[in-house]
Amino acid sequence: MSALDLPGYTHVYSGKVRDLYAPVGADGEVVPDRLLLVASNRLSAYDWMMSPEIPDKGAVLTRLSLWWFDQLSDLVPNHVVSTDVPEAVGGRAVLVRKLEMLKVEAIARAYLTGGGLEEYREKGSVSGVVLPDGLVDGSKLPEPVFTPTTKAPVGEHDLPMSPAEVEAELGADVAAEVSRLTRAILARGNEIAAQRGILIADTKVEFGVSPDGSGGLVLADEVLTPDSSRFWPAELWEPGHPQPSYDKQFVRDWLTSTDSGWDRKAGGPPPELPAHVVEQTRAKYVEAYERLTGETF
Ligand SMILES: N#Cc1c(N)ncnc1-c1cnn(CCN2CCOCC2)c1
Repeated sequence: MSALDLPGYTHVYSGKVRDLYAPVGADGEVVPDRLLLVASNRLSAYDWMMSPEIPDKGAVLTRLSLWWFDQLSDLVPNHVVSTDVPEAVGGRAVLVRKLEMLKVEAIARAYLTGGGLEEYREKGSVSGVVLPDGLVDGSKLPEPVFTPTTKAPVGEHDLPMSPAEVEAELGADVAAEVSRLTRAILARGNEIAAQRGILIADTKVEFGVSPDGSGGLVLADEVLTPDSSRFWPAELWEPGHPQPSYDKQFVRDWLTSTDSGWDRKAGGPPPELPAHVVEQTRAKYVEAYERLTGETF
């Protein structure tokens, strides 16, 4: 993707779906303690970037993340400074405090699927936590489990971290607090989401600390969005097979149907998404936002 030309900002980083910019002062110097976090309309599925983009996806997920930051403000402080952002990214960008980010992807799982299910089938445990026998794809876990990974360089895969590795990276006290907070965030998210017909199977959050060492952990990045979490429609939850995705199922179903003509195993890129799939996917993001927040997008 090509970075935006945002007057007063310089491009710092682009991930799959979000981009980072740093504010530049009148003297032309980068402002040291702020960043602009921009959510794109890009959609990733099956490890491929889809085309075309999904209109309003960035704005919907930005507003959802801001809403969750508020819902979680009694649990943990966050990095949000302002939504007074350049018009070109209005509604889909947030000015944030620049933090020293922890080098751990803080993942918690409330339901068993994906990589956690694979590890459970191999070891009967996940991230060192022994689980009950007989769990299947989609099983609800007795309580959320912390399953941290490394933050791999772009193009490489994040790797599971043992509790000892997390402690070596963060220290025992910070490691324990990251685990506690990550599980508490997911538990709170599911307390709220389940009442509104959405199950959050797992989530990835990121924490940072103030560069001057003051204060404790600060919740950063995005929080409890369909990009950072698996969202499942509660009414379709049925343990024993892969659950439908709340937001990406239309894309997955079309890509794996004969209509797309795509052979995922062949290794080539997926075709352009048809308009109806784009529109249905946009509608699911808006629906998730409106159901969770009670607000109209
Ligand atoms: N949110 C936030 C935030 C913050 N509040 N303070 C500092 N950094 C970040 C941040 C946001 N994304 N990433 C991961 C991308 N990194 C970009 C640089 O290069 C390495 C990867 C870091």
